Amino acid sequence: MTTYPTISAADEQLEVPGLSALAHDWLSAIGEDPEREGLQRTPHRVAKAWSFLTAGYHKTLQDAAGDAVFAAEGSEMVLVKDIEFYSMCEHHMLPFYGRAHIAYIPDGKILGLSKFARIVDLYSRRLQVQERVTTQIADAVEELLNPRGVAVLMEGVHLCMAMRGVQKQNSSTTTSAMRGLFKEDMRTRMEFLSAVQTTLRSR
Ligand SMILES: Nc1nc2c(ncn2[C@@H]2O[C@H](COP(=O)(O)OP(=O)(O)OP(=O)(O)O)[C@@H](O)[C@H]2O)c(=O)[nH]1
Ligand SMILES: [Zn+2]
Repeated sequence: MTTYPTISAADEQLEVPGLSALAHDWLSAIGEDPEREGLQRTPHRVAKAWSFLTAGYHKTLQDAAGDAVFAAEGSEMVLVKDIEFYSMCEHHMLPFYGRAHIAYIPDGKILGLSKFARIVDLYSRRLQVQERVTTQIADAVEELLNPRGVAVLMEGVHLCMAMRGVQKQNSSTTTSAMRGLFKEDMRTRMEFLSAVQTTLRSR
């Protein structure tokens, strides 16, 4: 299968092999006529859409970070807030989506800012639970930068809880991973949480 180094619209030019036939059967199973005009190309669209939604399986952390790890002085917190994410829950294969906030305290190395968004996409574009995406992002930042601390906070809305099941439209889920100084030092953790809260309140 062709792979693209970063997740982009190009991932939708591919089809997940075999998925279009399955989507055709799926349409029949729910009582639809896969041959009716509006649905004729749907199996191919589904196969392409899922190529994009699961593109993270075919990328590595190195693909996401590229060569954007730089040497730098300074040991103040760097915070990239409000990175939107879209993922698919592994229990129902329905979307969950929201925002990720990532902070770290450098120890000689910094990362190009856009790469945090690429790391979020790398782990979101898979079947996931929110807790695991959060941990994987924190692990990735640790692996790339070996910083003095990493904090990741994610807020997500799960459609499997909104459009089916318990049908709670207004609930959201917050998950976090705190490492190094963010785990050990209360002031550092509070600095991160209050910076993130400021954004939440202003929404
Ligand atoms: N911890 C966690 N749970 C999730 C996530 N996404 C979905 N779930 C939950 O996974 C659980 C699956 O529970 P099951 O009882 O096996 O499935 P179900 O009968 O469809 O459950 P209901 O959603 O309660 O109808 C549900 O409680 C979902 O809310 C996630 O990212 N993290
Ligand atoms: Zn679910």
